[in-house]
Amino acid sequence: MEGQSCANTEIIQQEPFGSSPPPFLNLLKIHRELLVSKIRNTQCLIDNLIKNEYFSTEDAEIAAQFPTQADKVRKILDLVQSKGEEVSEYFIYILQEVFDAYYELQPWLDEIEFHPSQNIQNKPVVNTDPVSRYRQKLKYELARDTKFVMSYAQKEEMLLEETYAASLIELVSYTNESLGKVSCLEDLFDDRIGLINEDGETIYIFGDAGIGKSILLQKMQNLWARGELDVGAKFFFRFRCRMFSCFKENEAMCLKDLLFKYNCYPDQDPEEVFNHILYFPHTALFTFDGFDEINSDFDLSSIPEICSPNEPTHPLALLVNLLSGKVLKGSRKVLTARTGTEIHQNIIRKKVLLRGFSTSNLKEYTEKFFRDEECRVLMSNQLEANPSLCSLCSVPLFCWIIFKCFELFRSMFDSHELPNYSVTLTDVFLLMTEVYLNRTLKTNLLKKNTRSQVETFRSKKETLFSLGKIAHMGMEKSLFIFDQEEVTSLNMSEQDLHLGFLRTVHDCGGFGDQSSYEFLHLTLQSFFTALFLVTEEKLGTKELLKFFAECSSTDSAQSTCLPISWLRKLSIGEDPFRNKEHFHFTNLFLCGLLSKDKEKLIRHLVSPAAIKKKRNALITYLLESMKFQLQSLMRARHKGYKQIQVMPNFVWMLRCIYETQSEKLAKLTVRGMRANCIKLTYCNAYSSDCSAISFVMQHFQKHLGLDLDNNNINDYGVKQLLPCFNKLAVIRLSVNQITDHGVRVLYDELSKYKIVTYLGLYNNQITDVGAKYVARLIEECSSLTYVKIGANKITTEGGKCLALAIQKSKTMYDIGMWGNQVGDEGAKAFAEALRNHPSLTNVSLAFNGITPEGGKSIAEALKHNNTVKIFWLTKNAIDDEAAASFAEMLRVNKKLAHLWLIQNQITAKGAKYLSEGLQENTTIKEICLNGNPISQEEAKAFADEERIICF
Ligand SMILES: Nc1ncnc2c1ncn2[C@@H]1O[C@H](COP(=O)(O)OP(=O)(O)OP(=O)(O)O)[C@@H](O)[C@H]1O
Repeated sequence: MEGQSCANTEIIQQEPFGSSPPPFLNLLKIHRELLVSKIRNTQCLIDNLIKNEYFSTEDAEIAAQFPTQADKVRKILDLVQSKGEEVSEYFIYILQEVFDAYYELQPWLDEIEFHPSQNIQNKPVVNTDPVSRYRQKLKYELARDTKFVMSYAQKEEMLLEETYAASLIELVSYTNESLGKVSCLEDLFDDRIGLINEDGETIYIFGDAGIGKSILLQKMQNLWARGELDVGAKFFFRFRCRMFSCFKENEAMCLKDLLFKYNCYPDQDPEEVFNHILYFPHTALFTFDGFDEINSDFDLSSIPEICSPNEPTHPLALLVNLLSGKVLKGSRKVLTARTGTEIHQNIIRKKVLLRGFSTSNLKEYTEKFFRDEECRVLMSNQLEANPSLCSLCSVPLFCWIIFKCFELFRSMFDSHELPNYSVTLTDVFLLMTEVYLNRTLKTNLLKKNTRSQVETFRSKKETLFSLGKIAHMGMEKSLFIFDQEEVTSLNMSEQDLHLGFLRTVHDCGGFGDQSSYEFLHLTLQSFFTALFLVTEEKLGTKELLKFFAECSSTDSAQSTCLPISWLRKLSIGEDPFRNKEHFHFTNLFLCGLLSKDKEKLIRHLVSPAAIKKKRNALITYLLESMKFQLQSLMRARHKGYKQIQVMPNFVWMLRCIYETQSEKLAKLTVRGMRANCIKLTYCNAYSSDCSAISFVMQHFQKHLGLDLDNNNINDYGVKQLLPCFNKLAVIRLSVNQITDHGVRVLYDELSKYKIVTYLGLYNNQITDVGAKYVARLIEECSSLTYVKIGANKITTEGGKCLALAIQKSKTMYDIGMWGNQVGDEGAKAFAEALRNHPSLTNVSLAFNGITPEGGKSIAEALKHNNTVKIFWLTKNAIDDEAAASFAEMLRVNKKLAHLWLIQNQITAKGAKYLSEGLQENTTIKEICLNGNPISQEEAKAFADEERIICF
């Protein structure tokens, strides 16, 4: 029979097309063998042929008699052809419509340019193919299961699509040298990029804890399920590696059970589906998440080199054989593990390193996370202001924790009337620790975790202590990498080592082949050191406060920080590169953990008596230290204020006080200051430091001056100062990245209390919008007499508002506008303000794009002013004509003492006008013309007038 069919084909192929045998029937004849080899499912064909009454049940029975699939196909083809053209056309139509089952024939359908007639298109086609039905089921279930990201605390679910942000993914060599970036997930399967071993079948994705390995796999699964991962995978099986540790040593299963029981089960004919997978292994894609999580006593070397997919064996053996390609060779596997997990080179096809969020990824993630713009801006400012938080946020998990903390604390803040609710860094790290511990605590997978923070910490007390111990040991020696011996000597259990707080380090040299470890982040080591200091029951005061001594001893400028000599370690300071930041952080966390607020948690880790003793020692130390620091500060008297200039180290002290959340300490610090103007200029204060600053400063009883010029506090910092605005009479915030948002806060607050006299906002990011708020403040607050708002982005519009406000004010004394762009129109508005002003004394409109036109109006207005003593018009475009107007003004004005016209366009002619004008003026002390186009020679002409300064 078989020979006959082939012969027929040959005969037909020799027939010229022109003799026009019916086209569809002929196509089946011509391509008979192709169809025989590619049609895997006959049932679906038969089902549809019967349904449309093209086949009788007898026809179906005849076809079913044949033992092999190929023979069945041949018989069906014979029957179809015998029934004529329409049935042949419908037969091809089934192949086209049931795409999933006959996907291998799609290129053929394209090639023959098959277009069914309308008649055939009206006939129904039902997909009864078990393989494609299974594929649909897999897709449906995977789409459903990957829709949400389960957060680690598992108290909420987030939509993957709304949460996932791109991160840095890099293809690397065996030795981790970069082979290029991954721009889309298809790149992972594209052999043209990053292939390091053609024989390997596993794509190995690695990265630190929380870097996003699991979520990347989830994204991959989700894309596939939605038909958006174009890598030719027909089946997607996903596994979590930790599951393989759950099997007993004598358990065995075959590959089919592993696939179908731990993913979804085929509703029809599992055998056929499995055979299909065996036959086309390259259509199967596997993901195995967390190879590092496999924990088994199972001896892998005892695994027999099985190759039969039907033979039952231990599931772990199946996994190993799958990964190495001994089972289901040709299938694609993606395996993830934490950095440092050993994977045999032979099995790796590509190595992929996850590096977390770049700055722009972080921005994208921030936008996704915070829908509320105000919240987003606040978080972004906070990040910008706190490098420690920012660096933590490159690890998506930390980022999520911090954002979550921020969201949580902000929602609490909003629900309270009191604006002084604060988040400390200790809060953030405690929450981070809680999240980590919760993740590793064995909980029922189906049960949501509702464990409280106290319960979590209590149940992992020993672990926390071990981690604290190793952190402390390292911190004492400034050691941040621990070798195996050190770890062993501290009785660190394997389990504790792999919790995620520590990570394995490679290529650090010196430790030979053995693993060495480091904390995920140095700040985390500082945190655990502090936790050790707090939880070690028998720790003495000297030990407790040791790192304060470390901080103070080499800091020559701040060596006064530590008054207690027995704490001082004289040997320190030999290493000039020694970084103190981690000691500072340790102290900071020590203050936080010993705060009263944290006692309800900490008393589950150490006795209340020990906490009390330690807290007393710490508070005593902080007080002593503060007193000592305050004694040695520079003091001055300035405009009725008793001023102290603090050093950057003082900011650390304020941060520590803030972490303690001790009102008592804050009050005592204020008392010890014996000053009412605190100068914190150039202290490297960030916005988050403003929380600490206001925590202390709000305890001032009387009006206060606060000079924060030249720091980095931005709008967020301004907001953090809320608790002390009712005390602030002098506020200097120049050079601090403040925008209109910050100015709005200043307006809202300062206009409430109306005590502000001095507002310094020089060199920020203020536009006309902010200028309008300042103008309103000038109008509403008669106390405000000094406004320094130069070097911002204020144009004519803002300038006019400010000028109008000044015009209305009866108290304004000093307005500094250097370096804005108010132009002539703005200058004219200021000129109006000057006329008959009762108090304005100092005015700067320097560097404001003022031409002769604006200059002339100012000169004219000064004729009618009897208050202005100093006028800066430096760096404008004042020429001789305007100079002539100023000369006229000099004949009338009897108050102006200093006129600055440096760097304008005044020539000798203009200078001459001015010198003539001066002849009738005895009050003016100087007219500065430096930087104008006047030569030495020309200057001689008015050398007799000493008040004209040209050089
Ligand atoms: N690309 C990302 N976009 C948004 N969030 C992310 C991203 N990557 C990670 N996250 C957040 O970080 C959390 C931890 O990520 P994930 O579980 O994927 O890390 P992991 O590398 O598998 O960690 P581990 O090694 O600890 O298992 C996620 O639950 C999610 O909140």
